Parts: sequence; C-alpha cells; structure tokens
Amino acid sequence: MTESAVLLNKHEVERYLSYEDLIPRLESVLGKFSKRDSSEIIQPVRSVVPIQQHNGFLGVMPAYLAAEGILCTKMVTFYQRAEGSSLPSTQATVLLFDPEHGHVTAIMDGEAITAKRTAAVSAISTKLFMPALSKVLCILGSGQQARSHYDVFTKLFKFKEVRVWSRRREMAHRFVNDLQGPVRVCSSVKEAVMGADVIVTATGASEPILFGEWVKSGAHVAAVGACRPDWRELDDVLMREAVVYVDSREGGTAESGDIVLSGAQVFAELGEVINGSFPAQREKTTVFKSLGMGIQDAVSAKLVLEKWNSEH
Ligand SMILES: NC(=O)C1=CN([C@@H]2O[C@H](COP(=O)(O)OP(=O)(O)OC[C@H]3O[C@@H](n4cnc5c(N)ncnc54)[C@H](O)[C@@H]3O)[C@@H](O)[C@H]2O)C=CC1
Ligand SMILES: O=C(O)C1=NCCCC1
Repeated sequence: MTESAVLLNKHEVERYLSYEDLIPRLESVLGKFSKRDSSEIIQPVRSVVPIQQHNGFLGVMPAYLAAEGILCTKMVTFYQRAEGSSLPSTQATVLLFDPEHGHVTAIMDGEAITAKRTAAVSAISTKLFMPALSKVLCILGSGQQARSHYDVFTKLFKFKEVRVWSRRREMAHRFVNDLQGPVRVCSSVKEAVMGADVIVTATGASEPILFGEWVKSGAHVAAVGACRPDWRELDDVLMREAVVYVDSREGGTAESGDIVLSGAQVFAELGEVINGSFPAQREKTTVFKSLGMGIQDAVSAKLVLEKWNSEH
C-alpha cells in the first residue's frame, strides 16, 4: 500500500516556488537536455489535442529525469478567450510519480508553475543575450505571463524604465495598478518597443504584433506566446534578421509559427549556450522563442515537493 499523494493548491505552490531556487535548477536541466542523453532525460514534444469547437487546446507534457529521480507530467489547457473574459487562458495540473513503483506522489496546481518557470527561463535567456547596459524593458501583454515576467525581470535586472502595452488600454492600467514600481503604459506596440533593450511578448496573438523595423538593433526579444505552428507574434523581418534561440529544437520546429512560417533558422538551444557549445551573440539582435518544456515543469514540481516535505 502506497502513501496517499500530496495535494497542493495554487497558493501553496506559489509560496514554495522561489525564483532563487528555481533558476539554477532550470539552467542545469536545460544544459542536460541539450546533451540529448536518453539514459538521463526523456522528454517527447508535447501532445496537443485541439478543442476546435471552443478555441482551445489540451497539452500533455511528460518528462523523466533519471538521475534526479523525477517522473512527471503536466496537463495544460490553453484557450483563446474573448477579451474581458475572467477565466484564465492557461490552466494546468502537474502530477509527480514515484519512478521506481509508478504511483502518484503529488498532484499540484500547474498555473503557478507554468507562470513562474516560463518567466524564469525567459530571465535566463535575458541574462545571456540582453545588450550590456540595458536600460529599457518592454512587456507586450498584461496577463499571467506578463505579470510573472515583470516580477522576475525587475527582481533580477536593473532597468531604468519599464513599459507595457496591452490590446486594451484599461487592461494595461489594471496591470500597472497592481505593481509596486513605476511602469509607463503605451498606446501602441511601436511606442512601447522603440528603443527598448529587452522586449517580452506574452500575448494570445495569432498574427504578428511585433515588427522588426521597430526593434532596436542588438535588442533581446523573449517571445513567449504564439505556441501553435500557425500562430505568430513576431514578423518575418524580425525572425530572419535576429539570431534565434529556442528552448528545444524539436519543440521550435513542431510548434512555433514564428519559426515555421518565417523560415527562420534556429541558431541554438538555451541549453547549448549554457553548455558552452554555442555562443551567446549578445551584440546582435536576438530572439528567444519559448514554447515550454515538460522538464521545466518537472524540476519545478520536484522543488515544490521538496519544500513541502521539509515543512511536514
Ligand atoms: N512559452 C511558454 O512556455 C508558455 C507560453 N504561454 C503562452 O503565453 C501567452 C500568454 O499567456 P497568459 O499570460 O497565460 O495568457 P493571459 O490570457 O493571461 O494573457 C494574454 C494577454 O494577451 C493579450 N491578447 C490576447 N489576444 C491578443 C491578440 N490577438 N493581440 C494582442 N494581444 C492579445 C490579452 O489581452 C492579455 O493581455 C499565450 O499565448 C500562452 O499560450 C503560456 C504558458 C507557457
Ligand atoms: O509550456 C506550457 O505550459 C505551455 N506552452 C504553450 C501553451 C500554453 C502552455
């Protein structure tokens, strides 16, 4: 008879998951993943079930990390919501298993994990690729990812100015009213991104909203949305002129409309830069195209469970 699984809600997951603990674990697992040693890590590209009738998708994201003893899967739904909907567009649950015996050890909220680990990975890309002496951060979007990116970026980096643009101006104001620091609300994407050193795109857009002609040469773009092969956030000019990094080459090729439809070449994975096998071309305009990976959820969930265990 196995012990019953630990159940952790969003509030608990948020409390146990700190960026200080998470970032080094993500760097380490991204580096390991890029070595493609299948005796160490198994993580297929996620399976996605379209729910066409309701403008949604269900993604299943399993991962096994042998050395760490982590067996995990996240189930995530993502919907294109009507503007003003009060429902979150991304919802998720994470299951951890005992790899030796196969039973479930923890069931936890995956929304907080998805928000924090995605922002933490973007922060890793920004640390590697942002221009020296970066002063201006711009965030496009005002949802869950915009918020987690704001939190970690302003914690880790010293920007002099933060700008935000959202499709509906009142949503941008609501976003800003919830924050401690000063943020400038911009009325167009162009106004928001002109001269910015670091740009985060975290929207539900399916057509390009960010155009290369507006992006300062040498800027870094962390592109988080457009996770379907026919969706875009970035235009062809930006995709073709920038040095493109991804979290996983397989994910980028299968799921990113920005990569597939622009015909842009992927230069390297984040893990390949972390391992030193590819350079960080900091002096060039760079795009980190994030799709999200099961291994990122797996190390995050393990961290949460470790913290919970240490208190119980
Ligand atoms: N790369 C990754 O690992 C992950 C990516 N995502 C993706 O990131 C994006 C943001 O996710 P959340 O913050 O959870 O969503 P959210 O619903 O909380 O926020 C979405 C934001 O995009 C804006 N938006 C929606 N449609 C738009 C359009 N057509 N043009 C411009 N803005 C638009 C909304 O007004 C809102 O500000 C989504 O595309 C989601 O699928 C989400 C989780 C992980
Ligand atoms: O990695 C994830 O989790 C997601 N990626 C893209 C779509 C929403 C969830």
